[in-house]
Amino acid sequence: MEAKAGIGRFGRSLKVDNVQALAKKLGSEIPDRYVRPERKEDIAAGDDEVSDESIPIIDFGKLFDSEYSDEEAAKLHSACEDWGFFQIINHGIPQDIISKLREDIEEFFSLPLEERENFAQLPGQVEGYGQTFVQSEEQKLDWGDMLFIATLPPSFKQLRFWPTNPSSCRKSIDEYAVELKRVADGLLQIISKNLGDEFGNVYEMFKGGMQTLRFNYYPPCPSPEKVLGLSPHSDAVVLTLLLQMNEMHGLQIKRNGGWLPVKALPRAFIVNIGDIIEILCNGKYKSIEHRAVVNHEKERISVAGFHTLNIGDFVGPIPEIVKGDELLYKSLPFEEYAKQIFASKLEGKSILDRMKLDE
Ligand SMILES: O=C(O)CCC(=O)C(=O)O
Ligand SMILES: [Fe+2]
Repeated sequence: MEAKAGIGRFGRSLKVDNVQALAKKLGSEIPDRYVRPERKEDIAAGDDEVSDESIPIIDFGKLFDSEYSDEEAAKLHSACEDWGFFQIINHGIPQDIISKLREDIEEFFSLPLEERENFAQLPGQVEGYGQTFVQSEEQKLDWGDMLFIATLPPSFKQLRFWPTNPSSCRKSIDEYAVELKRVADGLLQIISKNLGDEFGNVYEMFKGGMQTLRFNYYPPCPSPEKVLGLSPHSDAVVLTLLLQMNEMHGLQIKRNGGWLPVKALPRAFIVNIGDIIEILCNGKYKSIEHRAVVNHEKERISVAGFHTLNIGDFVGPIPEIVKGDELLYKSLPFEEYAKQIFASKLEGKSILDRMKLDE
């Protein structure tokens, strides 16, 4: 058997129907596997609109401008502590790189299914066009398709899953990936400072870490209130930078027991603290559960940029940060930890719960 390259070694997901194709031929009836009973409870509780709060906004440029850096770093610290989610503006990624990526990805998703399927996931792998977290034939399904690829370090790339149509797509993804990594590294540098000197080592590990991109395509749905575009989950990585590709909102974060909608600012990134930061700092910052809902008007496209550690690293609380505090999480080699992610369905903070010491 062919040895699994890149992140293929971490797991697999079962093949399921393409939701975009399904949505096209569907009448008003939603197949049972997509109907989520928990959505009824949401709506009954009225918590689709918990409040008009909005997540903090951080100016990335100011974090590196000596005149403002202390003040902005303090703002970032509060955002990480009180929210776990924030938007960044002034990130310095050239607008043409973002626009080109958007154009190419929109074009890819508008190709006929047979063409998109040239980049389909292979049995026993997690990369490619398909789904990432389907582990059983009974599991409820999300109202969306994914193109999931490893982008950095370059040795992890499996180009067979990178679209060649439109012809500029691979270049657009590459350019975006490198720029995004620069911003992620910058953020982690300040987050590390905020958490204390002991975190310096984490920043060094993170710089050599992996980046994967997930392009989420949520087709319009005749009964959006019955389905979920993406099940509630926290991100099992260090840091996620999400770009909403069009004007359709749909991200919601768990806050005060309800779901708070996030309105992406034009040209901003939505950033969230991943499970690995929560583990490394022994719970000082927490990853936050979030999900995506869909609408009946128009497709929604988002690209999540996941930034994490690398093979050979360890995921576990940093002793100098724990000091005399109670140790909350186990330590595992990164590879073992990553295998757990891809052997699970997306479900709340389930990966992190398994890392807790009291269970
Ligand atoms: O599409 C969104 O807004 C959320 C995507 C997300 O949470 C993810 O891909 O992990
Ligand atoms: Fe997520």
